[in-house]
Amino acid sequence: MFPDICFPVQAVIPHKTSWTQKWAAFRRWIGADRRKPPRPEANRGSSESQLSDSSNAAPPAEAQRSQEVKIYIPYESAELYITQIAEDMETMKRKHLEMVQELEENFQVTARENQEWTVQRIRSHHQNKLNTLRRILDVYQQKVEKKEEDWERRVSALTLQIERLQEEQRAERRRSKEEALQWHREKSKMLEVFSNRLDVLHSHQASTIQELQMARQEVGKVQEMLLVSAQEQQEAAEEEGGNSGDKGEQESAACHDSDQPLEGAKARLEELKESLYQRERELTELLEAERSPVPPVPLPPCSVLLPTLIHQAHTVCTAAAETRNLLVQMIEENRLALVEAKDQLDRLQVVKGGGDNREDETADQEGFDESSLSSLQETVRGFEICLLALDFIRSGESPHMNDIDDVSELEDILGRGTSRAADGVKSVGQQLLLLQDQLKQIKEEKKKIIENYTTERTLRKKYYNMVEDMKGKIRVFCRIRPVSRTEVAQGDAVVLEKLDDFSVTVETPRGQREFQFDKVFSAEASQEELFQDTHRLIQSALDGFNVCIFAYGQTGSGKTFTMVGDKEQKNLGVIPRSFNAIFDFIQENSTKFDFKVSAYMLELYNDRLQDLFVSQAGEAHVQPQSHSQARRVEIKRNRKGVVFAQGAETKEASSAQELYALFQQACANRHISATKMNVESSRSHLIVGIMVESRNLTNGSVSTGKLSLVDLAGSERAAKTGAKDHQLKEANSINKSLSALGDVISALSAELPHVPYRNSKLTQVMQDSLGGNAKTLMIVNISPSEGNLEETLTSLIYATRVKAITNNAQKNVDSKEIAQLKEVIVKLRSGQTVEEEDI
Ligand SMILES: Nc1ncnc2c1ncn2[C@@H]1O[C@H](COP(=O)(O)OP(=O)(O)OP(=O)(O)O)[C@@H](O)[C@H]1O
Repeated sequence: MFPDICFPVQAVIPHKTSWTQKWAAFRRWIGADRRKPPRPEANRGSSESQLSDSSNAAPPAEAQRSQEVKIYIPYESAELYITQIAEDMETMKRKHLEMVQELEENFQVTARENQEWTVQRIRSHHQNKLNTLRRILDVYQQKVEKKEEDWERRVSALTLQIERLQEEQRAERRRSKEEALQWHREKSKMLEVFSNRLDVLHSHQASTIQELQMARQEVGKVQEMLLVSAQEQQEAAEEEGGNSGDKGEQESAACHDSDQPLEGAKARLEELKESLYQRERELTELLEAERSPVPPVPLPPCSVLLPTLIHQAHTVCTAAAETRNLLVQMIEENRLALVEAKDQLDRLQVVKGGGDNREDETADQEGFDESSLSSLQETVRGFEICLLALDFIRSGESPHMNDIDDVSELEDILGRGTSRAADGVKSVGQQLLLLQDQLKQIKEEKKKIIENYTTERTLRKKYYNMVEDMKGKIRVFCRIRPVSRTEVAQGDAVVLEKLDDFSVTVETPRGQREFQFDKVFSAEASQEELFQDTHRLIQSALDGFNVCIFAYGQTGSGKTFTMVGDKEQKNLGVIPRSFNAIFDFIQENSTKFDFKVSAYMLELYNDRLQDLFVSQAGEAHVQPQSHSQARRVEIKRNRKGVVFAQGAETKEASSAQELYALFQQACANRHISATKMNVESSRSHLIVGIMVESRNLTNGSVSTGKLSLVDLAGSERAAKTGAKDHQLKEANSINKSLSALGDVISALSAELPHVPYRNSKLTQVMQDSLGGNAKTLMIVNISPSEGNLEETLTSLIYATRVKAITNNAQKNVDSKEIAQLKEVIVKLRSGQTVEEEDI
């Protein structure tokens, strides 16, 4: 009726067992089968095969077959079985589901454990790396500490040296000041005395020359008279050769008496002539010495020469006074002799007049004749002339000479006298030559001393600047602009002078003021010269330092000329020259480093930062872009304190030309307009930021340097510039920002605890350059003319304050690992995946 269902079962079901037993066996089998651990073979097959497989585990095939039983189950039983089986299957299913769930949970737990384990591994990997880095850092730290110690030692040695040098300098200054003062006093005293003496000498000289001329004439005349008288005497002697001896003796005695004063006068005249000649020569030499240039700089050695000269002048003056006395004495003696001679002559004439009657008698008695009378008359005349000449000599007047013969004779006599006077003059000349030699030597010595002093002073300033530089002081260059055409037209005086490479002096109404800087450039200094001293800083930026070069000064003082250059691009300024220098350096080091250069260019206009790569609205030559469209540029600082412009477009450049093209594009967007002070006045502060990233190809380290080039707008006075309306607003904004910059400079130089950087965007931009971690160079531009004196002084005072600010420049270098990790961070931030090998 019902087909029997045949179940191939295992031998575990005993033969001829009851249904309940069979069922129980079946159920046992099912339970046992399920609970039994699966054999390796069991993995492959189904439950059926498991059954057959289980039979494999039974005794050999023959025995097995004998044990196999065919069980025929009636339908009801089968149904029952099936129901039971279905239930069992359900149970199995439930159990399987539980198992699956259990497995899933296990899987999840394991996955979680796995994940944790992986994280742990990564963490430990990073920890290891971090430890390695720390160790490296420690090593670096130690090295840095050692270096720092070394530097500190050097700095302290240098500081000591500087202090010593400064002390020496101060002592030297004090000494030279005292010497200069003393010398000045001495000089003015001596000059006064000297000029008085010279005045006296001049007047003496004039009178002496006149006296000399007269003396020459008189001497001539006297000489003539003497000659005539000698001839007459000789003739008389010849004629009266036969006269008695007594009479002859008497006459010769009379003649001798009358000759005596003449000879005395002659001798005195000779003396006078000689002394006059001497005086004349001395005076001429003195005047020549006076005309020769006297060393202008008051130097102590000159004080030796001047007293000598004065002593000489004294000697000459004394000689002149003595001569004058001699002259007076001579005049007196001459007058006496003249009076005597006149008396004698009167007596002779009386005798002659009264003796006409008793001619022979008287003649015999008095020993008198016509010839002796005339000779006496000649003598008297000679004395009179001599007296007249001496009077002329004394009074300094010039006699009127109308007798040519007299003159020639006088010259004859003077010629003879000159040879005698020459010896005296010679000694004075020799002395003067000696003095001139000494003067020359002293001048050379003085020149050497000045040269040595200048060299030493320059070196001292140079070393001082080097030490200041090592200390991190901000470098300040001062550049004097040439006098402009307007200033020339106004007739403005020049009030600035470059003293040496490091000093500049300003003439103020309250006296001269001296300012010292790291370098002073005169109006003649070229752009090339200025850049040569700036070049080293550009190199620092490429080495990974934060560098800032900025120009400061009143409007029209030459900031844009210095930073950008002239309009014709014939004199390129610091900015374009820096571009060339950067790429030249890159080219030179391309085998050792891999460089990346990028730049942003901003202007701070009316207290608003504007990206110059983004065109401004309303300008014809560019694509207009509204302010809402333009991205907001904000000044931020990174963890190292380096300032960067967030929101500003940064463009990469691969050559100097490309960078310059970008710069020109930016400059075209800059605000510039004409004012009374400058036809092309910058109405904004220009900020050019150049980032240079260099990867060392040997060790993989990466350094990032930033070069900030800033052309500030100039401070201006509305009255001077004639600013109105929007220009006035611009000027106010410029002055406000510069005043904030001034406050920052003052606070930093006075080392105040609070520095008001946040008062202006300009000071925020310059925060890392002033008192920050940058190597900074300030170029203070000044006008040389008197009309700008006030502004020039203000600029110089600020620049001096800036010199006192200390920065702490640090190199931005990351080791290879840190650079890699930074790259990973950048990638993660931008949502990129990070590979294992990236770490
Ligand atoms: N060293 C120099 N040699 C020759 N010309 C100079 C020099 N310095 C400045 N000038 C000239 O002086 C004028 C004013 O200079 P510049 O425009 O650079 O001044 P500024 O300080 O930038 O002024 P502002 O602040 O108003 O922009 C220009 O015509 C410039 O060519």
